[in-house]
Amino acid sequence: MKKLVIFDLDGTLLNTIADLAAATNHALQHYGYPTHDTDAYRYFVGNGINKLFERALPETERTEANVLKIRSQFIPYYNIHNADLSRPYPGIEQVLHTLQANQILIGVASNKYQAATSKLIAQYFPDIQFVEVLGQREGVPAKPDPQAVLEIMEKADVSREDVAYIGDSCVDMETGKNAGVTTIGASWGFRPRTELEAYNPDFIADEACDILRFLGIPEE
Ligand SMILES: O=C(O)COP(=O)(O)O
Repeated sequence: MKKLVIFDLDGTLLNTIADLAAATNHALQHYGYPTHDTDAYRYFVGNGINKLFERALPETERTEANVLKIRSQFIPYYNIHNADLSRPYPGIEQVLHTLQANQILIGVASNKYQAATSKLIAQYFPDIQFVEVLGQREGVPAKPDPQAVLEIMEKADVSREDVAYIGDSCVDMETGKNAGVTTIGASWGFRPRTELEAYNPDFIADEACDILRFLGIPEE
């Protein structure tokens, strides 16, 4: 049985797409740029917020200065509105509780900036003791670099073969592979199942409880 299970946040634990879309659209609108339907954001999210802004800006406007402008409007808005419409995916809380009840350590490795990652995890999963919750931090390479996953493994003092990493995008499938751990795709997230299949993860979960079945943990 695995000793540590590490989760991605956006699109895996929480459906955050509507709040991310609203905050980015708010910032785009502030500068007179066109906005996007919520669904389009599924493909903009995944590599951190600066990449999200770059993708959301019109092609000819994708400069570093414009990304920083959008960021300056996004952050104060998202800090207040990051939990208006965001919700855990069905069955996720139960899965976390079952892992915890089985003494399996739980971690989070997200490309969402650290402050928002910590806040959302504390707000939505107050009963879960995470071994480590890592978001994107200044000077630390973002996923698919495996650093966050490796840091959590080190903190938990477990080796690769005892770890599973779960995420909903190609970035996550690469991250798990780069870290050399068992990699699970979550097909309920922002990206289609075919995107996950292309990376040949060890398993694709179509609903949260599939994770427990694959890991051989009895459901409560
Ligand atoms: O903020 C992002 O770009 C993605 O965050 P995630 O790594 O939790 O999916």
